[in-house]
Amino acid sequence: MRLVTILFPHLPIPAHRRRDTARARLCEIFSGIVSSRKTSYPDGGPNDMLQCLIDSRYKDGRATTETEVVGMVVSALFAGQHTSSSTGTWTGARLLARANAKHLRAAVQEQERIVERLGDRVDYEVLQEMDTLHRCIKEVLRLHPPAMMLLRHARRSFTVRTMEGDEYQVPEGHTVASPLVIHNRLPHVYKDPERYKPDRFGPGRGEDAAGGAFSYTAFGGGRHACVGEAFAYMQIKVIWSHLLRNFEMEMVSPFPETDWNVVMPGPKGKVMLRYNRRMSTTA
Ligand code: HEM
Repeated sequence: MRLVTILFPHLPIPAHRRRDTARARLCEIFSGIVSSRKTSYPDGGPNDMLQCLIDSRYKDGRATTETEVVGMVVSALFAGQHTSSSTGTWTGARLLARANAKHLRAAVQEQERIVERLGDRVDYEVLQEMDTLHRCIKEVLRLHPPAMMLLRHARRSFTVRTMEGDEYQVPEGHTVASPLVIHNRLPHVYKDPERYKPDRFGPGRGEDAAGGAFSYTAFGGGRHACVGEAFAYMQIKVIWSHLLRNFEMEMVSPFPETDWNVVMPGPKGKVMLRYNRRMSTTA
């Protein structure tokens, strides 16, 4: 999706036509799955997310409709797919950039220590041990948040007061845009904010915690904060722990620019690596 999509979601441009055709096809596929689930298991199917959505009831007791279930499955798919793939790529680009050699070394050494202690398995428990890699990903998300803006509809008018004491009135019915790309780089919260420094989240530092509740919003915040945060970290750690354990890698393309023309700004162009299998294969 293009940047213009945020402001004019129905502008008649080729990208929107392709989006609408793809969504219609996806809805056809998912509707088929939902109705075959309902027919095959009239008394409740397997214990999974799809079944939870089918069985859910609103406060007034009304059941979810097929269109609503399909809509939620489509949103879950899109909420989790581009966000995670773009973060996985940026993690590689940041860790393999020459300027960040010490962070790459720290992440590899952490894997070596974990393998020595727990063997070469990667499961839920082992993933919780990867603090260094976790901070490397968290810092990637601070600098390259896939969702660059949080949008909210003001149901009531309210007043915002800035740090300098200026006041702004937000009228009822207006849309409030909160740009992550700016507030994840505020210099009074993050020291040297343009630099990739995973240690800023380390023990005794916690710059985001010191900055207040909404200083780090790569996963949003409040009632609609990302439900997939823990899963997202896990899947990116699974991928990168495997790569760090098994390959020596070097980025041979320049550090990528950001593609600001799309709704989720990923790296522009290709990120090219040279790699060799590590001699002491661990996984
Ligand atoms: C690096 C990966 C991810 C990032 C950066 C991310 C970011 C976000 C952000 C910023 C929001 C809040 C949007 C808003 O307030 O308007 C959000 C919401 C959401 N995310 Fe994620 N997300 C990621 C991965 C995932 C995954 C893997 C899933 C599902 C498995 C997921 C499911 C959702 C859902 C369902 C919501 C909507 C929650 C609600 O409205 O109550 N996300 N995500």
